[in-house]
Amino acid sequence: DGLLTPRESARFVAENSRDVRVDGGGVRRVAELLLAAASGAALRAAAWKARHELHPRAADEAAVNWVFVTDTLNFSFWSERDEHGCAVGYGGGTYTGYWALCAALNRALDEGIPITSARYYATVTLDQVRHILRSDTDVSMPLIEERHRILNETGKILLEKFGGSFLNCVRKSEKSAQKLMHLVVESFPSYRDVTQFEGKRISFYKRAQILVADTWSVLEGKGDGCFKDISSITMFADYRLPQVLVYLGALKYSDELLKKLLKGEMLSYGDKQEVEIRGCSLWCVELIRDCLLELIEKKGKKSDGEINSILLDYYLWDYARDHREEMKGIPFHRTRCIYY
Ligand SMILES: Nc1nc2c(c(CN[C@H]3C=C[C@H](O)[C@@H]3O)cn2[C@@H]2O[C@H](COP(=O)(O)O)[C@@H](O)[C@H]2O)c(=O)[nH]1
Repeated sequence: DGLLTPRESARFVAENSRDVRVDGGGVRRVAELLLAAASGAALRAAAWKARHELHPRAADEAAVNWVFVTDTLNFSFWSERDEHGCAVGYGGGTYTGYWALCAALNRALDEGIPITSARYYATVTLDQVRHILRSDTDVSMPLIEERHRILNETGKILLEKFGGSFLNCVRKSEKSAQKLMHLVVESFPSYRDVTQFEGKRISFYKRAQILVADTWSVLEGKGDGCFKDISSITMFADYRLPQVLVYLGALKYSDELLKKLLKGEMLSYGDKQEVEIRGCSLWCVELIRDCLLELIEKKGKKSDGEINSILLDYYLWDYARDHREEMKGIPFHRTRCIYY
């Protein structure tokens, strides 16, 4: 039906973009930064668990269903005033953004609320969702009503089509990441991250791709999670990766766009400039991966395990978290939507 894949979409956007461009020198510098990490533990699937205490330790059905409900809600955590947003205290730590979601879900499970069970969230009420996702500050997690609607919708479909467990959906994909991604977007409407650009229908599928990636990670790339085509998954076009790619000099914004973002102006989902930011970021990470693989080849550095766009994305996202202060001067684009 003429819908471009995320990679094709990104290439098309990058070739026709006006306010955002990929910087070749910056791409190379980021590849060199990653080369150092490539031989270490950071650029490996095991980091998904090793580095993040809120992610499940296990690699079982419960862990897969934890990933599914988390990635179903994995969108739009940014707050109007960046330094004052939703925060969740859990296990002695205080978490914000994506981690606030993980902390809230783990807190619910500790309170005996079966939030990872489709039977529960298919009919969970708005008040119950407000309680589960409650913030320790006076700023709630954004789009609570949308999150409630999506939980009910997604839970009902998981019960009807997949016996209430995302593991059944994974098994239907016959160990193909692409099949799983398409099964998810066909089955669950809230994952359909598709839009238009210059007359073409394009897809970024950010939440569907991170869901496949996190399923691969939580299953440690083994058994049901041994996707033979996992390297076909691209980076996830969210609002943090563009920010870190600009900070590292691999992506450049026009003066007009930068001025707009510095003023905190919102962009709507599907706006030309919003699509250019997401598409060029995705394409930028593809080029960084190609450059890194070239450097590894040239320097004869053995990287155990495959380097793919998922691992580069995870690394760059974590890098953005660790360099929040240094990145303060670089704006992230503000789009309020359920897709990323
Ligand atoms: N591209 C990309 N986007 C990601 C993630 C993650 C969480 N992944 C963790 C799991 C394994 C990895 O090691 C990561 O540590 C969340 N997001 C998106 O970011 C935004 C939240 O940002 P902030 O407001 O700062 O929390 C929001 O759109 C959310 O959907 C990622 O990995 N890549």
